[in-house]
Amino acid sequence: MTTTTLIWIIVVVAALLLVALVTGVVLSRRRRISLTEPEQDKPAQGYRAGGAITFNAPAPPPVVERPEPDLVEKAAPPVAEPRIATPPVPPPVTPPVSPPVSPPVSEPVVEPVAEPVEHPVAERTEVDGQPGVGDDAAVPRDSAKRGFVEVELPEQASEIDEIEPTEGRLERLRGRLSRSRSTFGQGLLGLLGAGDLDEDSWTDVEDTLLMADLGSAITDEVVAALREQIASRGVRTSDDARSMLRDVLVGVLHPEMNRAVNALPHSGKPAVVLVVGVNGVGKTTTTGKLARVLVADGRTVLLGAADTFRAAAADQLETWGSRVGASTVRGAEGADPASVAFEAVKRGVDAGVDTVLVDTAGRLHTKTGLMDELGKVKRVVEKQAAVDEVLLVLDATTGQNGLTQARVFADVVNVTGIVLTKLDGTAKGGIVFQVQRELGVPVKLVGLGEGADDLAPFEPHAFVDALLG
Ligand SMILES: Nc1nc2c(ncn2[C@@H]2O[C@H](COP(=O)(O)OP(=O)(O)OP(=O)(O)O)[C@@H](O)[C@H]2O)c(=O)[nH]1
Repeated sequence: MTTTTLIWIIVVVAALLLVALVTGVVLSRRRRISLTEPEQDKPAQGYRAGGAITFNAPAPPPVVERPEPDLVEKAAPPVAEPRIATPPVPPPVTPPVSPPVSPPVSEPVVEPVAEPVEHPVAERTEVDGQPGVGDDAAVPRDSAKRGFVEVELPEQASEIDEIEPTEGRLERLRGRLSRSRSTFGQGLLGLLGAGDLDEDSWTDVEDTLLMADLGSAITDEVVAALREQIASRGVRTSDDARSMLRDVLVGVLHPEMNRAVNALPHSGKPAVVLVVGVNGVGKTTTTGKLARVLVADGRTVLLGAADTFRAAAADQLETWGSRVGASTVRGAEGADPASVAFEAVKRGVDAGVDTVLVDTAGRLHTKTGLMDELGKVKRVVEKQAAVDEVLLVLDATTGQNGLTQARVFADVVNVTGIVLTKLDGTAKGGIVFQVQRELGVPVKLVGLGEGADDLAPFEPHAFVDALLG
């Protein structure tokens, strides 16, 4: 080999090494996105929504079997129906439904559900009024058919509450999301704004989303969308990254879904809303809060206390009702929940009220018999009027367990909306994303506290803004 050949070989090898080095640097740069701090941070954003819960009356008069609502297709802006928007609304002082409720109901009202069931006390497995392990469907609780009792309602005039204006309610409640905000706001934005985003940073972003209870599928989706957008749009500042994160999270929440609560009368009959969920999630509280919102809008409301497991639950509901001047129909403790619901709707129809809200018993979703009973409540009510809304109440603090409940309830009744309660008490506000994905049904309302007016409409943009802080 001549010296010239050797020199050429060295030159070629050196050139190849140089090309490889340059390529490596370029690739590495592409994977790392440098984020620089903006000159000054934007002021923290919170719930900036209009803040009103919208109500809706279903368009066609549904007969007994209602079509499956395709919520995504109903993406158009909610049908324009009165919003609860007018500030300080004096609660209606007129006794809303007392005249129709007052006729004595001594006659049995349970014909539609009254197949007699043998259920001697000795065969009952429960001993304390609560279902016990293993007593599923074998011994239905609703065997004993008792009549309805007339309940003396307290003097209304002195009991009627001032109801907080619903307008701007979200704004007032935004601080309640502080625990979730610290996960999202400090965690996620801290990561995105920290500088270079390498593979380790993306892993941290994933972990943060998982910790906030977004679940793995949605986390993957969010991270993939963020990576793609950041790469393609050449984002360089943490402010840009933040706005992309906002857009991606809002997109995953499907802001186009119709979140109006179907609680307005139609076809000459009241709207019927069933409130379902397992024990202790906040059904009664939510029913009471919703009644207040409706009453504040000048609607007449009748409450059905179909939670006959616990006498205290009916008392609790009645108290909520009496505070806003809404009457309550209740049965004796242990009465058939379906017959109480039937009676409530019947009286609501007779009285011409706008809305009948039926609070059902806490269903242990693993109890087949109890779930069957819930299906029966709905079927029986539908002999009187269409059920317009089935609100499934889920406790946000229970995380994945809430998802399991959601699946089981969706099998038994056609859930049309989700109420996520206790979002004020959890750092895992991300459960909203999963629950909605799981059921394909919109989260319509959120509970942000124990106060009477701590119920807010769920609005994706405002919610994400509040989470990001
Ligand atoms: N912090 C907080 N507490 C809530 C919220 N909603 C309900 N609660 C509380 O949760 C507890 C249970 O609420 P209930 O309305 O009795 O629940 P339930 O589902 O009707 O319970 P059962 O009648 O046993 O089936 C009560 O102490 C409520 O005040 C909320 O949004 N935030």
